[in-house]
Amino acid sequence: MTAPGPLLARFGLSWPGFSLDVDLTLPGQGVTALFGPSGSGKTTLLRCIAGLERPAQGRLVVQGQTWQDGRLWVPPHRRPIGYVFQEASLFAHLSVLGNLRYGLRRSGLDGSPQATQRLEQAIGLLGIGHLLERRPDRLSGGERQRVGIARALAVCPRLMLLDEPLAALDQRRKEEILPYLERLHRELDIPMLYVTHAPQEMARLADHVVLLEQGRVVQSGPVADTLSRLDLRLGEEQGAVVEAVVDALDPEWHLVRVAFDGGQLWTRDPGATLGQRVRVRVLARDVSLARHPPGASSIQNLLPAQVVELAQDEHPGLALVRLRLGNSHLVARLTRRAAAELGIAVGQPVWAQVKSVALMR
Ligand SMILES: Nc1ncnc2c1ncn2[C@@H]1O[C@H](COP(=O)(O)OP(=O)(O)OP(=O)(O)O)[C@@H](O)[C@H]1O
Repeated sequence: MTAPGPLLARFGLSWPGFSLDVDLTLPGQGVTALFGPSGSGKTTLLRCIAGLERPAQGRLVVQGQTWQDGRLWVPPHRRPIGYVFQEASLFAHLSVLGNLRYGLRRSGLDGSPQATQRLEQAIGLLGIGHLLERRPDRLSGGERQRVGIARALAVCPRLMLLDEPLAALDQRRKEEILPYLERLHRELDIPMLYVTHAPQEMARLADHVVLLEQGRVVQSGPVADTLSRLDLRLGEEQGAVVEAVVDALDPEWHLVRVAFDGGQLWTRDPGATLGQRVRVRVLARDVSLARHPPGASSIQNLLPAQVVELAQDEHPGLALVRLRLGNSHLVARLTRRAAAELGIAVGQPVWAQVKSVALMR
């Protein structure tokens, strides 16, 4: 199978008080997160892609099909898109299955063998087989959202647009749905554009991240490059992700070691297998720095690194330090006084002590 072509999106749109001016080439597979402050244009960009806005200037190519270019314009109902919103607006008088079928009928797909197969697949992937006869008012918020995602998938989309799909849910419900989204990412080859304000969702799901500010693209790149930027202002959630492989197990102490380009880290074993590819998230608050390797220490994860950038954090007493380890980056947060006492400066070699590591997938 050939790799799907990239998604090309160029839009110029101007409203009083806001303009969108983007020229993006995005991966044709996996999850691309759209991240940026409120009002930066994330939803507007999704709406342009869905054809719900018609910018004066635009070009949009999805998996080799041109949906907009000059005078060419594919109307929204002809674009094979699955759109998931913050809240799934389901018809109260229809059962879950009725709602799913309604979505299919609207796109003219109901009854085709391909649609039946896709519907069954969507029901299986979202784990809603036992809910099909229920009315929406008898579902939890998380279940409703899973039905909304299944409805979007059932129409055989070439592209999924998800606009903060977990924002309306509490933390427990979010945790309940994230594994399903990870599963879609793993098992389907439909590219997803995913709007979120949550660094944790980005760290878990995204392969690529677009940072938007005032309708402009600040950065578009792999998730690891983006999350280690010091100007994201993520507070306690500031941190880096690193792609790694499980290279040792210590069953006696229930630990695993992961190796990445830049070092190795020990962490709790979530049930990993040797050779498994994982993503590791290291929060800035869990990384401290030393000029010399400490002597006897209980800290196991001690890695040589180089300081590549230094910035003041949101609080004037705190500093953020971007570190390079091989081809990977970590971020450390320490007090500005500690940074001054250590004489932290760009280019300097340091020792990074990593106190805690989370395996994401
Ligand atoms: N139809 C419209 N006409 C004029 N301005 C609009 C229209 N729709 C949105 N805007 C403005 O465009 C800007 C971008 O809005 P948009 O909803 O895309 O931002 P966002 O990044 O998705 O924000 P949030 O994170 O709060 O959802 C905002 O200033 C908004 O007020």
